[in-house]
Order: sequence, then C-alpha cells, then structure tokens
Amino acid sequence: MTVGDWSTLLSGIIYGSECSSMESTQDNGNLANVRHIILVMSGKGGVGKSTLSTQIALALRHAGKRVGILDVDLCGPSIPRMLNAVGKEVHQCDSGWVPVYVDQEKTISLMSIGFLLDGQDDAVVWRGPKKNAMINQFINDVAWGELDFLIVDTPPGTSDEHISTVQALRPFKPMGAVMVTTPQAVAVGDVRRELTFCKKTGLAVIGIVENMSGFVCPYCSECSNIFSKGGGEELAKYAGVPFLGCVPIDPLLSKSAEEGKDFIQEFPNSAAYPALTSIAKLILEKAALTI
Ligand SMILES: Nc1ncnc2c1ncn2[C@@H]1O[C@H](COP(=O)(O)OP(=O)(O)OP(=O)(O)O)[C@@H](O)[C@H]1O
Ligand code: SF4
Repeated sequence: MTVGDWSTLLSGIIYGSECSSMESTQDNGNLANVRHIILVMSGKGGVGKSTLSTQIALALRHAGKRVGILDVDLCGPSIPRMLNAVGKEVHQCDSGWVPVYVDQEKTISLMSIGFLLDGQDDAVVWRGPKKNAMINQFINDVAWGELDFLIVDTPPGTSDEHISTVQALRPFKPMGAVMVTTPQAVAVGDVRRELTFCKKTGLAVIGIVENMSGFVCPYCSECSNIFSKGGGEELAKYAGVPFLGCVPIDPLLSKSAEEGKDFIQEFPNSAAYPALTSIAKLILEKAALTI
C-alpha cells in the first residue's frame, strides 16, 4: 500500500513542500539518518509508557540531541496531547509523511495516528492486517530527516502491533527496549512476559524503569510507597538487565502531560525530574557505547 492510498483513507494529511531539508537517502530509506532507535514497552497498560517516552525525548532534546517520537499506540495515541500538538497537521512530500515539529527550533518531531484522525473522539477499529500495514507505513514512510534518537512508544502487551513494529525495525538495528513497570506484582508479572517477548524476537533490553514508585510529599519530602516499592529493581536483577531508576508519582508530571507542558524545562526542582534526567543520561551513555 502506498502513501497515497493511506492519505485518501485517512484525512488530515496535507500535501506540501515542507520537507526540502529532510530528503532521505534514497538507497537506505527514511530511517537512514536516524542513529538510535529505542522502543518504550510494557506488558501492562497505564503504567506511564507515553509519559516516559515524552519525557525521555524532552530530556534528550534538552541535552542537545535531535529527537523524533513515533507513537504506534494506534488505539490510544496520547503523545500529541502530552506535547501540545493536538490538531497539528501531517504534510506529505516526495519521500513520505513529514512529521509534526513540536518546537520552533524543529529539534523534536512526532508522528502519531492522532494526527490522521478526523477528530479526537474518533476510534481506530481495525483488525491486525490493517494495523500492521499502518505500522509499516509509519516506520518506512515518515521522512524523519537527521535524528540522534527515535523513541517508539508502543501499546501495552505483546500483540500484532509489537510483532509488526519489531519486524519492521529489525533492518535498522534498534538499540533496544526500555521496559516500564509500576511496583506492584501484577505489573511486574506483565513486564516479565514482555521480557520473554524481547528474548524471542531478539530485541535487546536497555533496562527497566519503575514508574509511580512512591509519592514524595511536596510539603515535607517524605516518600510514601503507595504501590509498594522495589518490584522493578528486583525484576531487573532476576532478568539480568540494567535497572534505569525509579520515577516517583509527581502531580506536576501528570499536570504537564495533561496540559502539554515541557516538564523537563519547567519543573527542574520537582520530585520526578532527577529520575527522568538520570534515565536520559544512562541512555546517552549506552548510546555512546553503541555508536
Ligand atoms: N510518575 C508519574 N507521576 C504522576 N502521574 C503519572 C506518572 N506516570 C504516568 N502518570 C500519569 O498516568 C497516566 C497514564 O500514563 P500514560 O498514558 O503515560 O501510560 P501508558 O502506559 O502510556 O498508557 P497506555 O497503556 O494507555 O498507553 C497519565 O495520566 C499520566 O499523566
Ligand atoms: S507526608 Fe508529611 S507533610 Fe505530607 S501529608 Fe504526610 S505528614 Fe503531611
């Protein structure tokens, strides 16, 4: 299926000439100039994959990197809202779709099915083959231009979307997956299954993040472990993969996600800031090793 076929199927794509600076190397495709591809995954829904994808991207961007985000959560695309990009339009050029630039400097770009739907209440009610075709289009036909990092936000579980994403990315040798869990045993169990998925599909695991790991009181800085603590670190030890850190529950983080604010820039003194920037730093160190 060609780009043109999809553009008649889905509204919201504008034909334009915005991509003069982003022509891809014809031989290698649109990901030719993307240095590191990172998937953000979890066996469980609602654990903070999109939040972490967004914040890791912002932290890498504030570290001076060019970053793209690909939202392959077809049924629940939440990143446009988190980056204040709802209602923006995807354009089309000779080499494919031009992603939406979130900032004026064009250092952070985003592609999401959210940009292709008529309205915010539209639902994607597709069977596997159509979802797979869409994911292949997202991976092969978005003209990302030069990026240091492409962060791929995935839906929960180990479904068709995951298999298609990993298969389509394989030729581009992704750096690996960041696994997100919450501290509870049920979430940790689901992430254990996700680790098995990575093993079976040959996807490296960059490390595990424990999100919503305690609540730091803004008044006295006391940490209450609302959902228990330590499940992520234990799982990392058990699986023999790096533990990337604990991100606490931070009301400023959820408020920023709701309002599309740049949390990393606006709240450097908040509870979640040190953990998020430390995760980005670990990713940068790991990327330096794999250049
Ligand atoms: N550390 C945190 N502190 C406070 N709120 C958080 C934190 N992490 C995530 N949230 C909030 O939890 C909710 C779910 O997060 P998010 O949408 O990122 O999860 P998800 O795993 O991507 O969900 P889905 O499985 O639906 O894709 C959001 O409202 C988000 O703002
Ligand atoms: S953590 Fe401390 S300041 Fe916060 S509500 Fe409890 S007692 Fe009060």
